[in-house]
Amino acid sequence: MPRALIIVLDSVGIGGAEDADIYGDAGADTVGHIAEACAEGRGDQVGLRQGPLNLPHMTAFGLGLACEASTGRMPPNLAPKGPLKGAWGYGVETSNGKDTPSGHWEITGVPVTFDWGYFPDTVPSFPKELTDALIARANLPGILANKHASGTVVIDDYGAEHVRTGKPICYTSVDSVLQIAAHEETFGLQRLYDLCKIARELCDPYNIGRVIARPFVGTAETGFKRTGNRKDFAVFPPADTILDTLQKAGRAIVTVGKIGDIFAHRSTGKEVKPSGNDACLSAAIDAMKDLPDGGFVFANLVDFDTEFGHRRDIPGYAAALEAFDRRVPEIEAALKPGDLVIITADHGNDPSWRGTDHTREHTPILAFGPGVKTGSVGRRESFADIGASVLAHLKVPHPGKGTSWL
Ligand SMILES: O=P(O)(O)O[C@H]1O[C@H](CO)[C@@H](O)[C@H]1O
Ligand SMILES: [Mn+2]
Ligand SMILES: [Mn+2]
Repeated sequence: MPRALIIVLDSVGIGGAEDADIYGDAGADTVGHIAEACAEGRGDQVGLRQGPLNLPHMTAFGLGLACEASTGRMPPNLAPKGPLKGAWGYGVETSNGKDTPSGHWEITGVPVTFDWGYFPDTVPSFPKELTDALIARANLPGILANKHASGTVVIDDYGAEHVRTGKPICYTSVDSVLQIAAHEETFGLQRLYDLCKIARELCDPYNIGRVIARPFVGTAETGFKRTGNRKDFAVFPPADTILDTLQKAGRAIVTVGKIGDIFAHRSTGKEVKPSGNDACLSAAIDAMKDLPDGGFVFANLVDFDTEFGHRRDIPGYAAALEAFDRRVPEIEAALKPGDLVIITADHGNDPSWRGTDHTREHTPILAFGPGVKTGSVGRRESFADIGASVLAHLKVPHPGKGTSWL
């Protein structure tokens, strides 16, 4: 029986979204702009990487062709140099929002057709009733920040005051999120998670997609640093995803990285959540080695987004792409006849773009595996076609949205 693996390279968009202007992102192109920057030497960093963007395996699956089909421009060094080894295309996001849950839910057949709630870019950003209730219910001395912010800047700015006062740092972004940063040791990790659970309840009436715990460590002297213990408290997808369908069909499911959190742990099978791209990719590869026939592994690699996209770090982002690409042969080595792997993304996060937020973009669709027919799967009018194709491959009837290319 066939098996399937989806790897979401979080935020690895390929530009060209027709509705990008609605999001202030017309022209944003994560992979294209990284490739251009690298070709011009702006991706060089001593001790990290240098030269043109070097992604030989994804290029052989058709990454450059997908970019060209999406934007009309072939990014430097991404044109295939030999015969194609995979199927390629690009996905158009139909969901309202350019955030992680919208992208992932759409991949699994549940595009977001409702409007998320957002907190305004004002100070304070959160409604007084919400923060008053949070302070009262969690017995807090108050909160800090209460504004749109970058998560690394906000702990630099408020970390010392947080440690001194015990007031958690609450911030948001253009996404439907309430994020709470607190020190793992002085505030306590479990206490932060408990606080986020209260915030989750309080955010429900505002239709907020996620409350995110952002623990950090360090001191004012050494600097503050976020840890791998981030945890997202999402709402449930509003309809059955392919995870639900597969679970009802009795198929084995393994979810890696943030996937469990993103689907609010519904039908997420065995959850594995190590920290970092490398460890998550290793976990996904290990899961494929052990996966029974008919099973599905769903992995998210978040560092592209968190460590490099939001930080507008072009060399870091390029190095992370190259590090992933180098390990593609390990994925191939874990496959059995009949396996299907799809590499895709959930939104963009162009590190050359203004601000620090996600960017509305098309996403790459690269499919490979022992029996995969090479060539184009074309422009897919919804990310949902990915989930539909996985169900078709696994021979499970698909009750939801999306059209399989198989
Ligand atoms: O700046 P940091 O804390 O990484 O926050 C980012 O992470 C959130 C979730 O992807 C986004 O909404 C953005 O605010
Ligand atoms: Mn994401
Ligand atoms: Mn993000």
